[in-house]
Amino acid sequence: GFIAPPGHNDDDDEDEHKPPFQYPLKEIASKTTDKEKFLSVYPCLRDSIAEYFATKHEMVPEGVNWITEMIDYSCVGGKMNRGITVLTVARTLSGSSGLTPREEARASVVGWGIEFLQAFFLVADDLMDDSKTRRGQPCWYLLPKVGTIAVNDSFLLESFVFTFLKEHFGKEPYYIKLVELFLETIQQTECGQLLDLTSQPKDAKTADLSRFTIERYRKIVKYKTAFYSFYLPVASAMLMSGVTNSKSFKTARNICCIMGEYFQIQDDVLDCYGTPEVIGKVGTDIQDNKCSWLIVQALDRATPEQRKVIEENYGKWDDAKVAKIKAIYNEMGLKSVFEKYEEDSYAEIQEELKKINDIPQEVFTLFLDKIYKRSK
Ligand SMILES: CC(C)CCOP(=O)(O)OP(=O)(O)O
Repeated sequence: GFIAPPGHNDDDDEDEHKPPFQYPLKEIASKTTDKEKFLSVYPCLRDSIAEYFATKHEMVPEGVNWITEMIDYSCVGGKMNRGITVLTVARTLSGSSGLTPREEARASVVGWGIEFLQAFFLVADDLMDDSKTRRGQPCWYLLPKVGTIAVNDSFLLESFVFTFLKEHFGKEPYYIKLVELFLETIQQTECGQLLDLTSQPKDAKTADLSRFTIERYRKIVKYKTAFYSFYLPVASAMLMSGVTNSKSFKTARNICCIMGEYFQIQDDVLDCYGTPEVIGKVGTDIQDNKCSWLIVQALDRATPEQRKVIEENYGKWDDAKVAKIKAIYNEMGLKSVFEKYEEDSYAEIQEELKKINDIPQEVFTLFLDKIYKRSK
């Protein structure tokens, strides 16, 4: 007879008899906006993780409670642009037939996989950047009971993504491609984070400004932001909708990298000029010695005197020094430089979109309209 592989236990067979996941179909059908439909799926997904850990991994009650609290704290409260985009793009690609509530629910599950991925990245990113607030509350690692446990929590968040993919899409023909897309995107993002975190030597007495070039900046943002924030939602929806030709994926990748750079530049400007109550966080790029779009633009324009001030004051956790950097940014009028850039790049993206004929342009314009001239 069949010899079970080592480590196999009979419980795994019981999974087959587990009641199928109950999608909130009535809830979803009663909602009108994609955001509301997307949000309807969250509670049962979060409960399914808790139940999964309690049964499959024999997790003790306080462990289940920790996981549930950690998920609620770190996965909701953002704009959910990435997650909602999967639902919107899947509907756009479905053509006139539209999506059934079940298809909307399943597209939302992939979307929540990306929101859990976002939480995985942000929990770790805030710890590494020494950030104080995120989405209007203290960063998870700053809670007295958490600290560096946040590292394991970010790993757990990543693992939940693949639990969702297996539970809901394990039998789909595109399952392996979907998993490989997520794995490649995670690796790309981690490469971008590496570039971002090492753009300055940690122990430098003064900033080594020579590294703050537009070329390095563009590579950092393509890898740390564009792939997971733009390409992953679009490509996931394409896979679920049965798109297979590689040219379409290449087209999507190119335009998503352009939009991702635009989005990150907005984030860099908001980090300095955004209001903390609106963006939900207090910016730390200057203190963190980050290769921000603002410092790249400032160095492009700096007089020798301004360069000296930047050298002595950039990358320091000292309010007076941060103020000196912001004063230079204001002298240079970088906020209006950004506003002009925003107009130009919006026009450039529209031009690029006009060239696309193998994917409905709406796939990108719906996303672009969400982020254009955003204040958070
Ligand atoms: C800029 C990006 C890499 C990190 C923040 O992403 P975001 O503005 O989409 O954050 P939210 O998920 O909180 O909306």
